[in-house]
Amino acid sequence: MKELGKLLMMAGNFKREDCLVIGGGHVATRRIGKILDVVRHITVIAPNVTDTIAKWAQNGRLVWLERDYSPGDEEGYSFIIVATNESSVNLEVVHRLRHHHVFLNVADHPEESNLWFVSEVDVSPVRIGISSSGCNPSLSKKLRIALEADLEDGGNRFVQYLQSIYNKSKD
Ligand SMILES: C[C@@]1(CC(=O)O)C2=NC(=C\c3[nH]c(c(CCC(=O)O)c3CC(=O)O)Cc3[nH]c(c(CC(=O)O)c3CCC(=O)O)/C=C3\N/C(=C\2)[C@@H](CCC(=O)O)[C@]3(C)CC(=O)O)/[C@H]1CCC(=O)O
Ligand SMILES: NC(=O)c1ccc[n+]([C@@H]2O[C@H](COP(=O)([O-])OP(=O)(O)OC[C@H]3O[C@@H](n4cnc5c(N)ncnc54)[C@H](O)[C@@H]3O)[C@@H](O)[C@H]2O)c1
Repeated sequence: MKELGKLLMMAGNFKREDCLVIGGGHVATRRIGKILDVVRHITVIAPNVTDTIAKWAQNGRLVWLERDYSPGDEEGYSFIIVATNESSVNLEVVHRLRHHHVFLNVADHPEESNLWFVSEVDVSPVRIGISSSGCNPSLSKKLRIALEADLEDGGNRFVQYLQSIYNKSKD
C-alpha cells in the first residue's frame, strides 16, 4: 500500500457539482452509492456496468453512456471518478486533467487523487468518517463494521453517547 502522507478530513458540500464516473465496475458502484444523494448529477461512461448501476440508470438516478471513454469527455465536469480496469485509460484522464481544478478520485492511483473516500458510519445527523490515509482501507472497513455493530447493541460509552444524540435528534 502506498503511503499517502497526512490528509485533511473535511465535510464536503457537492450539491452544485456534476460528477462524471469513468468505468462502471465494483469500485465505481461502491463510490456512486456514496455520492448518489450528494451531487447534482451523475454521468457514467463505460461499455459495461454492474446490475446496480444499470438499475440506477433505469430509475433515472444517473445517466449511463454505454461506450468507452474518449478524450474530451471530462469537459464540463467538476467532480471526476476514474475507475476503469485499464490503467492506461485511467492515467490518460489524469494526464488530461493535470491543469484543471477539479475534484478527482482515481481508483488505481490514489497519489493522483485530491479526494479520497472514507469509511462512513451514519448516526444521522452525525456522520463518522474513518480513513487510514490510504495505508490500510481494509482496516477502515473493519473499524466501520465494529462501530456499526456497537451501535446495534449500544455496547460501549462512545456508542451510547452517539445513540443518545441520535434519539434526541428524533424528538
Ligand atoms: C473506504 C473505502 C471507500 C470506497 O472505496 O468506496 C475505501 N476502500 C474501501 C475498501 C477496500 N479497498 C480495497 C479493498 C481490498 C483490500 C484487500 O483485499 O485486502 C477494500 C475492502 C473491500 O473491498 O472489501 C483495496 C484498495 N483500496 C485502495 C488501494 C490502493 C491502491 O489502489 O493503490 C487498494 C488496493 C490495496 C492492495 O490490494 O494492495 C485505496 C483506497 N481505498 C480507499 C477507500 C481510500 C483510502 C481509505 C483509507 O485509507 O481508509 C483509497 C485511497 C481510495 C480512494 O478513495 O481514492 C472502502 C471501504 C468501505 C467500507 O467501509 O466498507
Ligand atoms: N482503490 C480501491 O479501493 C480499489 C479496490 C479494488 C480495485 N481497485 C482498482 O480500481 C479499478 C477498477 O476496479 P473494479 O473492480 O471496479 O473493476 P471492474 O472490472 O469491476 O470494472 C471495470 C470497469 O471499467 C470499464 N471500462 C473498461 N475500459 C473502459 C474504457 N476504456 N472506458 C470506460 N470504461 C471502461 C468496464 O466496462 C467496467 O465497467 C482497477 O484499476 C482496480 O485495480 C481499486
